[in-house]
Amino acid sequence: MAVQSYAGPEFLKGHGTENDFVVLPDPRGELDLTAARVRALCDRRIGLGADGVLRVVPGGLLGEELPSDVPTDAWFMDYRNADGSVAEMCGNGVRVFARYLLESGLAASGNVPVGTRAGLRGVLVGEDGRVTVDMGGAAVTGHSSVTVAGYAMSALAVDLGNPHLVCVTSGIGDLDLSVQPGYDPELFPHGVNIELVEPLDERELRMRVYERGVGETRSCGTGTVAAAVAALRADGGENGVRLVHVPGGTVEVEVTPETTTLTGPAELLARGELDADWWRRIGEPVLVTSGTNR
Ligand SMILES: N[C@@H](CCC[C@H](N)C(=O)O)C(=O)O
Repeated sequence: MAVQSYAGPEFLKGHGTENDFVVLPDPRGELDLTAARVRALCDRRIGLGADGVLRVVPGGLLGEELPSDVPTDAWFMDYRNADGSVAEMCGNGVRVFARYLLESGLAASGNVPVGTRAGLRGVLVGEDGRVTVDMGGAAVTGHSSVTVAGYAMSALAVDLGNPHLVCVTSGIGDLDLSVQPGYDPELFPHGVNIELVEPLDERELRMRVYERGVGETRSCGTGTVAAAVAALRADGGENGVRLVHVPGGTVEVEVTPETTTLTGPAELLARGELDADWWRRIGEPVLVTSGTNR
């Protein structure tokens, strides 16, 4: 019987309101994180299971890819969706990421700067354990529509570094999000995250989300900010605070003229070592008769 060696890359598992992630520390930028490896890690049967992967890499190793406002000495969140695609930003992920930096001694308490493809984000881990991230300004980029189970709804396009289409409607619990909702691919050639939002009163709303590159998830941080922006507009305002209830919990979103903030829990629950042989095998090209093999 083969003896397991482990001794592969270190990993941690964490989540923010049940939007869950595999964290991969990569202090020397040595991990070859192919789309196939991301898909295997996120697979809930053959892998660890997650909505996405957060590779922790020094900003200085990104070279020309590093956004201009991210200092080379900041840690960079290299975010991947469960299908292996790359995304610009992840509001729940960045809060889990900052908690990892603090707990592993890679950052001091206070405002933790985190580099993302959408730019620099400041994250504050509170004494109560709740984590707040300054998400930057939300840009309302237009109007479009979304079709869920044959039912067309108007939607507000909101950009948080990554794209969102938000439908403010009622009865969201009854809508089928098991398949990709329809949207205009000409407006969103790289895909879009879709939020269904139901205001409960003037301070609280409920949200479900179909994430680009993942499917329906139990929470999406950037999505909750987009949802709050759309709900505020539906109420005739632009600024304010909203509690957003998602299937995985509750977060608080504040929208001001200058910026937006997202506050909620972020937890790390496991740390371990991947099996080196498994890591090597899932990185190997799969033999196919046509098309790409990754
Ligand atoms: N879950 C995230 C968003 C992750 C990226 C998204 N699926 C995309 O492709 O833009 C969040 O908490 O914001």
